[in-house]
Amino acid sequence: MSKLRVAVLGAQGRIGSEAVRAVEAAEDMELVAGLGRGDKLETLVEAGAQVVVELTNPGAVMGNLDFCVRHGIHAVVGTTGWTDERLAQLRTSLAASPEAGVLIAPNFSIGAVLTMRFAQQAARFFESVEVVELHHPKKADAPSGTAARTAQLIAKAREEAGCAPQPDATSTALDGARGADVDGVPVHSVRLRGLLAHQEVLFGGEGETLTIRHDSLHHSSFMPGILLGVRRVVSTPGLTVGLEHFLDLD
Ligand SMILES: NC(=O)C1=CN([C@@H]2O[C@H](COP(=O)(O)OP(=O)(O)OC[C@H]3O[C@@H](n4cnc5c(N)ncnc54)[C@H](OP(=O)(O)O)[C@@H]3O)[C@@H](O)[C@H]2O)C=CC1
Ligand SMILES: O=C(O)C1=N[C@H](C(=O)O)C[C@H](O)C1
Repeated sequence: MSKLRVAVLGAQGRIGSEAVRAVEAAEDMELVAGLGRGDKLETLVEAGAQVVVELTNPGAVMGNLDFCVRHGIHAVVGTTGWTDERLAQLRTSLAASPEAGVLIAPNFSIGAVLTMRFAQQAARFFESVEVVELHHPKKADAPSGTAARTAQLIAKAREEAGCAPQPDATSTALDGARGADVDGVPVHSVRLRGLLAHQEVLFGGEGETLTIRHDSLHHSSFMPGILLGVRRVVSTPGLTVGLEHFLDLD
């Protein structure tokens, strides 16, 4: 069987360099290009890339994906900073290249995906919920893409269950003291030397709390998800948001 021809964008970055090694080590894949800032995207076409793994930054990702989709190159995207407007823009460009597939995964680690799923399941049973995400201090965006997605999923589950707004008597607060409001769920961001990527979802009800915590201790935690995404995206045209769609969780 021929190997999947894979390129990595952001190949010198923290996660990109790990992804380069993971693709090189995968028996069913061939790394055909590893591009960094300033490299020409035409190299992807010249190298015959079938799938691009996009691990750059929120300022670069839209242009990179536009190029890939226009050239019929599938993409597995870990880069964060997604908004409804950006997703709509991507759907529009995909509509013009219906054969291309794009996976956007706020988090590639299996534990983080399960955290989101468990939080979604727990959401309707508790009055209160807050999300705390903790990352290395070189992270550019806050809150993390994972935390934003977790909060959105929780808010949707609560809305579908007809939950009342959370109790919170705060009447005066310093800016930021109650975190960012993501669809009604407070999200708190910690940046601390020594950490990589961590998240706690705190639920509270009458006389009890439930904490769901996940820790990525090394970038290797993201690699099985990236490789799975590469294998599945080639036969999944259109936009897929969330690795859970490739994990057969239901
Ligand atoms: N979904 C997930 O599971 C994960 C997602 N991430 C996300 O991945 C992204 C990258 O994270 P991280 O590796 O820590 O960041 P880094 O800053 O370490 O890496 C990003 C790399 O991309 C390069 N780059 C910038 N612009 C371009 C461009 N236009 N084309 C090609 N390369 C470019 C940067 O070069 P230069 O240094 O010159 O700017 C840098 O080498 C972030 O959005 C992060 O949140 C991270 C971990 C897991
Ligand atoms: O920048 C990071 O490091 C990470 N970014 C992603 C996010 O914003 O959720 C995934 C993971 O948390 C690591």
